[in-house]
This record gives sequence, structure tokens and C-alpha cells, in this order.
Amino acid sequence: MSSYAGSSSWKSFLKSVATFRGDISTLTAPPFILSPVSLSEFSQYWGEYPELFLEPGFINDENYKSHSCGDKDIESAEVARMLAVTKWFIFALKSQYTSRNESMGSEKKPLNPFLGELFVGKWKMDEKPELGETVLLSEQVSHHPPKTAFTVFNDKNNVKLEGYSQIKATFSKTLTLGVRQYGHSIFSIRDNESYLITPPPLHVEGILMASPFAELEGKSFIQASTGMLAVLEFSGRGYFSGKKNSFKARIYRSSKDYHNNKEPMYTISGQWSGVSKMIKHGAQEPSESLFHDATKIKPTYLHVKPIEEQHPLESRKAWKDVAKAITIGDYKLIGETKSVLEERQRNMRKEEEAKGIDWERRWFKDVDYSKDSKNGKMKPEEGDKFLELAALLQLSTKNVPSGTLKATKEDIPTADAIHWRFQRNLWDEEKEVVL
Ligand SMILES: CCC(=O)OC[C@H](C)CC[C@H]1O[C@H]2C[C@H]3[C@@H]4CC=C5C[C@@H](O)CC[C@]5(C)[C@H]4CC[C@]3(C)[C@H]2[C@@H]1C
Repeated sequence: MSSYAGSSSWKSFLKSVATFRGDISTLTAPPFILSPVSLSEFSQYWGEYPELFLEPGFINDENYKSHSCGDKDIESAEVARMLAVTKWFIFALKSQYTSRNESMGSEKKPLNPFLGELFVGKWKMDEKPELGETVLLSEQVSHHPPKTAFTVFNDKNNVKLEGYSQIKATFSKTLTLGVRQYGHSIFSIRDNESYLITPPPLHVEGILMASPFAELEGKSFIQASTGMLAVLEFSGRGYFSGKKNSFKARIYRSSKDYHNNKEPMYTISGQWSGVSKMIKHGAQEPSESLFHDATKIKPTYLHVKPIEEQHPLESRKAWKDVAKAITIGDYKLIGETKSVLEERQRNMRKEEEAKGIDWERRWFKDVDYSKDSKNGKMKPEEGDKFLELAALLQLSTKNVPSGTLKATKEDIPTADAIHWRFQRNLWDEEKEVVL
């Protein structure tokens, strides 16, 4: 129970939440629950374990037995890479959903990125030059509703992650915030193996006690171009094991095996924020081995250049005054500094409207995957990875909650199918923003 729980500002905030329906970014929360960090920075969580991010790219037919996650009879390099991608994903979950608790004591309300907001940086890994530099680019490609496009790439080893993220959130009667994620990402190793990743639903508990924390629920899929599929199921306290941050991951030889309820190759279970064990099925006697231990590897934090060297669109420069006001908890100053930024944004949108133009996205484009649309947007290229992997998984390609399978309740036939895609040439031609 946080000491703020009894404060009048928190009580009036809770009252405003109780009757609230709509875009949570418009809710004004008291200073102590506000984060000085923008949501555009959350893309960095995908890359905080660079060695795990790069490991799948180093696994080949010669060395895969030393990347077996404890399965001494592991059958192939493809299987070893599937396990390595799953392991990296689980570590990324820890960064994504527990970082604020670790750094600020509880989940906080992030700053709502403005259209065109950029957040860039790199993981340098100087002590291991063979890893090379891993780059993060994040761009707020939509403000209403908020959508963040991102890419994490390592040119030296030709490994990259490209995706985008959006949420829809609603408060329950018990003031738990239910969050559905939209969007997906694609992890690629060179140009011959890729993985479609869908983020899980979550909810934020503890708002009543003014000490909020995120808990995952539902499912995430990792569909490999090799055909293998990882299905991760999440639960909080009291479901699988009574422990928080619990999960069960089943690795199937194919999505057909999953859809037909066949036995998986492996079952991994434990806590995504702690330790998990792996059981191999099908052998004479199922063998159990340690799969991951999040306490054993520390995150590597992104290198972000000093604010004075940043471009005006870069998040920490643009939000500097607001972040300072939040840090000192000056409610009036927060309001004043926020409205300066919001006023500037409103004027820019008005000017664009007057000229009949749209804000030009910098490094990402919205690609329209629906068959018969005539809206002039880019269409997917021949051999588009998303279509190939979504077909393997039988995933809906529409703008529906992440992980919605085709022809299920949430696969709304009339929904759009527009997804944000990184355009590497636009980054290569970038003249102003540097890492
Ligand atoms: C708006 C009501 C309010 O202020 O409630 C106060 C509480 C702090 C709870 C609301 C905020 O909790 C934050 C947790 C955020 C998610 C954390 C991690 C991720 C993963 C990342 O890959 C994509 C973004 C996502 C889903 C964050 C989305 C925004 C969340 C839910 C914040 C809530 C506003």
C-alpha cells in the first residue's frame, strides 16, 4: 500500500477513473503517478538483452548442440534457434513489464508521445566487438490513437526486429486497467529465417492502492518461418502456480499440431520475470532442464546521446521541461509546460489541415494489406513475411487485437488491415537525426 493511497489527490483521481470511458491518455493523474518518460521510449525494452537478441543468429548446424537449453538430444539448429528466440522474448517481457517498478517503485503513467516524436539510441557492446552495434529507432506514427513503430537492428550480424505497438485500455469496476495490445513485430535472421511475434494482453492492478503494477494474461504467439510455433500463456497469482508473472510456453513442430491439440515438442513453465524449467516431450522419460533465469543476466541499457545533441523531435529533448516539472512534482508547472507542447502540436495540425497535407512519417510507412482498398497507401511486396507467417499461424491480418486467429470472434470481417513497416532506405537517407 503506497503512502499516497490515502491522499485526497489520489481519491479524486480514482473518482474520475471510476466514471471514465475512453482514451486513457486524456486522463489527468496526480504528479506522483506520472512518469517523466514517454511511451515512445518503451520500444527500447526489446533490445535490453543484446546478447540474447543476437544469439539466434549465431546458431548453425555446427554449434547448435551448445545452444540446447539443456536438451542434450536437441534435434537441429532450427529447434535451437526457436528456443533461443523464445528465451530472448521472455527476457524482453521482464524489461517491458517490470522496468518501472524496478526504477520508480511502481508502474507509472508514461508521457503520451506527440505525432512524429522520435526516440533513438544504440547498444554499443564495446567489450564484445564481435557483436557490433545494435540500433533502436522508434517513431510515434499516430497520435489519435497513439501508435509507436519501432525497429531494433544489428547490421554486423544481420539480425533485426521490426514492428509497431498500440493499446486499447478500459477500467474495470474494481479499477483494474485492462489493456489489449494491437500490432505485432517480425524478428529476422539474415533474410532466410523470420519469426512473427504477437504481444500479450495485460492488466494493471494495484491502482486502488496507488501502487500499480502490470500483470500479463492471455497468449503470445511466436510463429517461425521454419513452421515451428511457440504459444505462451500468461497468468498472475493463483492460476498456474499461485505466483505472479507465471507462464507456460509450448513449442510445437507446427501450428497444425497446435490447432489439432497435438503434444508439443517442449513445455516451458515458471515465471517470465524469474526462473523457468523446460520439459522435453516424446522421449522415453520426459527430461527436465533449466530454461531461463532472469536473475542471472542484467539488462544492458540503451546509450542515448545528451539532450543538447538531440534533434527537436527527439523525445527527451522535446519533453525536457515537462519531465523536470514531473520530477519535482510541481503540478502547476506540469500543466504549463505540457500545454506549451500541446499548443505547438495543435498549431502544426491546423497548418497541415489548411494546406491539405498530412504529417510526413520519417522512417515508417503504413502498408495496406486489404485486398480491394483504393486509398493510395503502399501495398505489401511480393513474398511479404507478415502474410507468409500469418498464414502459417492462421492469424488474422486485420487491425484486431494482437494474436487474434482467423475466423474467431475478434476477427472482425470489416476491420482495416493497415500495418506500419520500417523503410530502411529512409533511415539510410536520414540527414539530421544521429545516434
Ligand atoms: C491512465 C490511468 C492511469 O494513470 O493509471 C495509472 C497507472 C500508472 C496505470 C496506467 C499505465 O500503466 C502503464 C503500463 C504501460 C504498458 C507497459 C508495457 C508495454 C509494453 C510495450 O512493448 C508496449 C506498451 C505497453 C503495453 C505499455 C502501454 C501503456 C501502459 C499500459 C501504461 C498505462 C497508461
